[in-house]
Amino acid sequence: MLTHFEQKILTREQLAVKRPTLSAPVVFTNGVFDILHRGHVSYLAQARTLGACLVVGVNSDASVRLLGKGEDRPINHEADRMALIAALACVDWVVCFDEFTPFTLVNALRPDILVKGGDYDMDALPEAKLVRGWGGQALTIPFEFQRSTSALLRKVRAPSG
Ligand SMILES: Nc1ncnc2c1ncn2[C@@H]1O[C@H](COP(=O)(O)OP(=O)(O)OP(=O)(O)O)[C@@H](O)[C@H]1O
Ligand SMILES: O=P(O)(O)O[C@@H]1O[C@H]([C@H](O)CO)[C@@H](O)[C@H](O)[C@@H]1O
Repeated sequence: MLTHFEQKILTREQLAVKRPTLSAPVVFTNGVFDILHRGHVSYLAQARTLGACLVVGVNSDASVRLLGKGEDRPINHEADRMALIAALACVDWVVCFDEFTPFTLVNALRPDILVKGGDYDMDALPEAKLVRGWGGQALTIPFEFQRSTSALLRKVRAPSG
């Protein structure tokens, strides 16, 4: 039996079936979310307030390995990363994607609003141009808390003493 939050995790096919029933405006964001931190949860909570439902695309382990974050990344496997994102009250649906970018997923979902954190320039992202092409918005949410998974890893790996 799946817990309530595990039921938020959908395959791409299940998400496509559900799409017509999603409350608008649909907000979409994506990321690796390898070690969840305050910056992540703060930005996801703010993203949710921009619309009526929040869908989060989580990179598969194979796609993380394409991103050059480090040979040992991801630390947490995709099933665990998706479960933690799904457990957040501000997140409505979670879906995995296996490509270098979420472009194909965004094209299939057709969200009204695409969001990333303030470390991105939306004008440089092809998926932002795509969403703006059908009249949607592509926005960044400025960092409120300077945190990162890579910084956390450096901290725990720093020699003590
Ligand atoms: N401190 C933060 N505040 C707000 N949003 C953030 C913050 N860190 C990351 N994000 C956003 O969260 C999403 C996932 O980011 P990501 O998994 O790359 O986090 P990260 O901690 O920077 O990881 P890494 O250090 O591995 O690159 C992205 O959309 C990113 O813009
Ligand atoms: O967690 P990250 O590194 O912010 O996630 C990446 O974001 C990329 C961004 O959306 C630009 O397209 C994306 O391409 C990549 O697959 C990761 O999701």
